[in-house]
Parts: sequence; structure tokens; C-alpha cells
Amino acid sequence: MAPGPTCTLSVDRQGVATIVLTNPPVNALHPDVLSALQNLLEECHSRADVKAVVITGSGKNFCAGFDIAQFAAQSPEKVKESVSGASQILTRVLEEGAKPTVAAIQGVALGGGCEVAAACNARVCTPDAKIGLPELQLGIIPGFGGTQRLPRLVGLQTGLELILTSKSVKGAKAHSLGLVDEIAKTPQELLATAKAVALDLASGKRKRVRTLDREDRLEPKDIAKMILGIAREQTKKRAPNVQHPLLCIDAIEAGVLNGGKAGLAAETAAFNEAARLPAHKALVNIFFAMRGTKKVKGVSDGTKLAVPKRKLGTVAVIGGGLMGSGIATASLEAGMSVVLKEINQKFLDAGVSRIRSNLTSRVKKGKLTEQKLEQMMQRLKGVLTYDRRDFQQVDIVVEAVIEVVGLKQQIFKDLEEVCRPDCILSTNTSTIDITLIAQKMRQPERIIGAHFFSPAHVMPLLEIVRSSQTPADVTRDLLRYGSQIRKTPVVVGNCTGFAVNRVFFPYTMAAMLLADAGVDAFRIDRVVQRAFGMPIGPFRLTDLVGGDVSKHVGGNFLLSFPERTYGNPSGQIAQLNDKKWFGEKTARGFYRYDKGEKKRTKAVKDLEAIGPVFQKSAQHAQTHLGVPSLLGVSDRDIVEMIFYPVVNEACRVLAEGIVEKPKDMDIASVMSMGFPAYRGGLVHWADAECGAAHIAARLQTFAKMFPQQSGFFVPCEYLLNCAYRGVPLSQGQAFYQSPVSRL
Ligand SMILES: C[C@H](O)CC(=O)SCCNC(=O)CCNC(=O)[C@H](O)C(C)(C)COP(=O)(O)OP(=O)(O)OC[C@H]1O[C@@H](n2cnc3c(N)ncnc32)[C@H](O)[C@@H]1OP(=O)(O)O
Repeated sequence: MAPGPTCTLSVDRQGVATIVLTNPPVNALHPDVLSALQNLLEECHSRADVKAVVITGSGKNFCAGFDIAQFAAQSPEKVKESVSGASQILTRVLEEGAKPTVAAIQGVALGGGCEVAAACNARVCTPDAKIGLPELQLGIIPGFGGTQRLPRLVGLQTGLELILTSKSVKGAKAHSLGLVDEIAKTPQELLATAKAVALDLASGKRKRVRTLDREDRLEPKDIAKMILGIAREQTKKRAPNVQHPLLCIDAIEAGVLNGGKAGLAAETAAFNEAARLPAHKALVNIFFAMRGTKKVKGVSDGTKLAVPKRKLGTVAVIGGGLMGSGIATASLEAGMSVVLKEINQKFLDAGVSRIRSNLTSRVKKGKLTEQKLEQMMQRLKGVLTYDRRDFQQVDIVVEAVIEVVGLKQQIFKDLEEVCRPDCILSTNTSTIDITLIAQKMRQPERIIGAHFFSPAHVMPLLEIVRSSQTPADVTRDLLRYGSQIRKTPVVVGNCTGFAVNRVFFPYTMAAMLLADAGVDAFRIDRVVQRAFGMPIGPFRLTDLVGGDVSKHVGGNFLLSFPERTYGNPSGQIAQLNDKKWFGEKTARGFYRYDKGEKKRTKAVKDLEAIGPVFQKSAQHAQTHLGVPSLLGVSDRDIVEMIFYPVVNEACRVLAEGIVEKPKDMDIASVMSMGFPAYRGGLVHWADAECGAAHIAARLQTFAKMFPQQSGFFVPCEYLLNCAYRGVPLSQGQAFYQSPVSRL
């Protein structure tokens, strides 16, 4: 049986002790690892046969930091105790103990792992080691001295940048910044190099340095104050709705101005304060939810499937438009070969040039070399027909043509003839029922949805849509393809709009209903974006998607869910379509789009042009559709009227089992719509900041306020069930079996 979280100790003949952090796969600092580390260090300091100590990690990694599972499993008090206790111990026994210490870093040294290394008297790493302090991404700040030691190793400006952006650096960069002292030429030489440094420190050949005492890399105090002031201002702008980055700057400042030890005390206080705030719980939820999406019951949860894993070397993308070229780009970047199919040479050339331009923008950002770009383009083959010689090589097809059912049906009928029987056949439809698309196939169960978000080579989410017929091995291998092209895949069931589009459809619809009730649309966008934290408001989003697409998608929803789709025949979307103001792509929609500096598009509020559209829409809604004229609506009302219908739809999706786990909905909302991660995702936010009972009551109030549109607001049974039982929405699936009426 594998040992629990611990550390092991061995001492070589030259008197170098090696302590190995042992908690696979990433050697997270569970309290048992921390206490074993303390005990073994104390033993080393007292043993006569030990001259110096090397700390390393078992397996491929040094250490990924404090055990994040503790944040969920332990009481906040216990966590604070563990962290502040360990922080003092690291200073006393690792940095200031009788024997010098050296970190031998392989793989990752992140968070607490980086802090353990920084507290050692020297650091050696492999060339590909990854070192950094990503704690802010978890809504906390470094708590083992990282806010003090990192700036002392690399300077305040660089230290601040690394901590505030949660960026990590690799071997050579870490060395040039002063974060590590030496790089082992090969991973095999890591321990020997670290031991040599340890012996040099023990013999005095190398000066033993205590990082916390260092001042040499810190900028003079007046400059440091200026740097901190600028960092504060930028942070307030970049992350206006969270406090922990500012708490982090406070802790760094305390150390820079008053010395390392005072800084450590300030860090502990700031850590405790951050750990108390809702953003911390929310971001820890996101951390585990993201990893949980890959574990699908009966598919990728350790279940052994009879069909072996497919080779996923070649993908065929059908359609070289915006979506298709994005999918092809992501696949090329993942090292795959791509067959791009178009209907004529002109479209094919346009698709290929889009792919080249996607990759060129990576080159411009320094993320790709010209040489690699050319190698990738060599793996791309453009075709105009379904030639068996090409399609027999293909392991997976992603169809990405326009949303016309008949066209898609024909494509899959053709594909079935030319592809191997084991080839995965997937469609990138965003709303159409996948069984409808498969209707002309001999084996309709072969089809699966691979819903990407635009731009497909950038957006991180992949919605995998399976029907009740989809074989588990096909879902498993599409999940593998998703990971291969570095997407976070979320497996969902089949229905109109699947999970993301279905749940977020009420988002824009509610905004339009509110505008028809007389609420200023630009205020709605402002509140949703600035106060709530979405990347853009619903009207701006509609412009991005395009009024024409919105009309089409709205029609689909009206067909599937007529009782809860708000439709105004003289509404804003209908008028924008009449005017051919299709949003950003036509430079006009709810906003006017001007080319600003550096050719950046700027959204401009043009009341003169759009005002009459809103007025006409509201007049029709209030006169003929019974929409009330609302006065005195608060910002909070706006948030609730827009997001509670979204939560309501998420509840329906949970009730129908369209998503397997509520946490999948959290991830999908963050990664597709940009729902603020610091609110933990849609369902987490609803539970943590609102509560089922409050949401249900407010929806009932809204339903009364809008009697003719009550279907849009009326709470669904799942939501009511949770409200009556006092159960969080995230746990409602366990209880949902019995409808409320039978309670
Ligand atoms: C007091 C201190 O300042 C506070 C802290 O240290 S807080 C922790 C700071 N550290 C971090 O944020 C690092 C978090 N981890 C990561 O970024 C990534 O997991 C990684 C880069 C280390 C590895 O990535 P990758 O190879 O893709 O594997 P990934 O699936 O993410 O992780 C492998 C497993 O390790 C777990 N894991 C990773 N880091 C962990 C951590 N710090 N604590 C607990 N579990 C962790 C994951 O949950 C996952 O578990 P699973 O297999 O059961 O799902």
C-alpha cells in the first residue's frame, strides 16, 4: 500500500541528508507532510553525521504547494493555524536551522512549494522546472513567506508582477531572475548538483544566505513606495471586485518598509483575512470543479471499457469558416495533422489563410517561432472532396458548417461512407439536437457533439454533447481529444442549446424585457459588467454574437421552450434585423463600433440612433404585451432580474440531468460566458451569495410584476424543491426525485 502524505530521510556518506516530500502526484503540503518535514529537519540539525540538507520531491514534481483539499475539508480556523504555524517553522528550521538547506527542484514548485524552496539557503532546478506563486488564483495570498522572500530574491517590481499575475517561470528564466542559484544540466544530475551546493555551503566555500535577511535585490524605499502605489492602482482597475490582491500588496509593503520578520507577521494577518472572504471559497470550488469535469461516470472515472483508446493523430475539419479554422488551429498546435474540407477553392483558401493568421498572431506574441508555424502548416491539407484516401486516415471529424439541418445531415451521410468505422464523427452545432443531425446516417449513434466557443483556438471550453445512444468509448476519446487540444471539456446531455446556450439564453432575454420595461439598456450593461463582473453586458454581447444570429437562435428557443421565451414582434432584435444592424460585424447594433487607436474597435453609445429603437420596442411591449413600466429599479434588482432566470434554467438543466454535476455548470459558466471565477460559477454563486429560498421568492415576485410574461420568471420545480427543503442547489439532484407537490 502507498504510504500516506509524509517525508522520507536518507543520509549519504558525505554527510548530506536528503528529505523527500512524498504525497503523489504533486507532493502537496498536507499537514502530515509539513509535520514530517519539521521532525526530519530537526533530526538533521541535531545529528552529528549530517552536514547539510537537500529537500526534493518524490516522482516528477518538487511540490505544488499547500494541500488545497484542506481548504474544503478543514475549518477555516484549523487551516489558518496550519499555515501560520508552518510559516514560522519554515523560517526557524529550514532557513535558520543549524545546517544549511538546498532545494532540488524538478517539475513544479508552486505556491507553498516555491515558498519552501525560497526558505532554503540555496536552490537548484532542472531546465524545465516551473516555479511560481499562483495563490491569488485561489483567492488567498502566499502564506509561507512568499510575499517576503520572492521580492527579496528577484526584486520588488518582478516579484510583484509574478505574484499579482500568478505567473510561473521556467528554469533558465528563474535563474536569470535570481530565483534559483544553479541549473542542473539534466534532470539526472539534479540531486548531485544540489548535494554539491549543500556541501559548499556546509564547508563555507559558498556563503550561506538567509533570504528573509536580504535587502540587496530590493529597490530603494522611495522607489519601492512608488512601485507599490502603481501596483495598487492597476490592481484596483484590473480586479475591482476582489480584495485579496490588495491584501497581498499590503503584506509585501509591510516587509519592504519594516523588514522581513515584520513582513511575515503582516503576511499571516493578510492571509487570514483573505481566507475569510467569499472569493477564496469560490476559487477553490473552481479549482476542483475544473479537474472534476474530466471524470465522467462510466466513461473516464476509472471504468475499464472494452474498446481500447483510439489513436488521435489526424482530425478532419469540415468547413473552414471562423469556427472551423479555429478548431483546425487548435488541433495543429496540439501536434495533430489536419484535413480541412471546403466546398470550393475560394473558401478553402480563405480558411487556410485564417489558420495561418491565427498562428501568426501567436508568433507576434512570442508564443511560437516562425519555424514551428511552417511545420504546423505542413501538417495541414486542404481538400474539396470526400476522397477515401484522405478520410480513411482520419481518426476524428469535427463538422463546423453553418447551422442548416439538411446540410449537416447530408455531410454525416457522406462521412459515414468514407471514414473508418472507428472514426469519431462529431458536430460543432451550438443548438441543434444531435439526433436530428444524425437522422440520415446508417449508424446514428456514432454522432457526438463537440461544441466549441468562438474563437475556437482561444476559448478554453469544449462542450461534449452525447445522446443516450453514444457509446462510452466515443465520449472517452472525445474527452481525450479535448485535453489534447488543451480545452476544458464538459460532458453534457442532448437538448436545444445544450447546457451553456440554454442556460444563458435568459441572460439576454431578461435584459431586453427590462429595457422594454423602461430600464436604461446601457445602465444594464454597466451594472452587469462593472458591478457584477461579467466581461461584457447582455446588449454588448448580443452585438458580438450578431443580431441576425440572435434572431435565429431565439427562434429555436421559441420552438423548444415557448412558455418561457419572451418575444416582442416589434422588439429590439426585430428592428435591428430590419435595419441590418447586425452588431460589431456591421459596425452597428445596440452600440456603434468605431475604429479607435491601434485599429482597436471601440463600442460607442449612440443614443440618437438607438434611442428610437428602444422607445418603439418598449411602447409595443407596454401597450400590447402587458409589460409594466418599472420605476426605481436598483442595481441589485437588475442583477436579480437578469441572473435569477439564468439560475432557474440551470436548475432545469440539473433536473433533466443534462449536466452530470452542478460543478460542471460552474465551470461551463466561467469558461464560456466569463461568469466571474471569483463568484465560483453560476450554481456556487446562487448557493453562496443568494440561497435557493431567496431566489425562488424573488422569481415569484417578478412573475407577479410581469403577469403576462410570468412563464419567463416562474421558478421551476427543482428550484422550489431546494427552497422548501433548505437544500443548496448544488445538492438538489440527490433529492429531486420527489416533486414538490408530493412533499
Ligand atoms: C500557504 C500557501 O501559500 C498556499 C498554497 O500553497 S495554495 C496552493 C498553491 N498551488 C497551486 O495553486 C498549484 C495548483 N496545482 C496546479 O496548478 C496543477 O495541479 C499542477 C500544475 C501542479 C499540475 O497540473 P496537471 O499536471 O495538469 O495535473 P492536475 O490534474 O491539475 O493535478 C493532478 C492532481 O493533483 C491535485 N493537486 C494539484 N495541486 C494540488 C494541491 N496544491 N493540493 C492538492 N491537490 C493538488 C489535483 O487536484 C489533481 O488531483 P486529481 O487527480 O484527484 O484530480
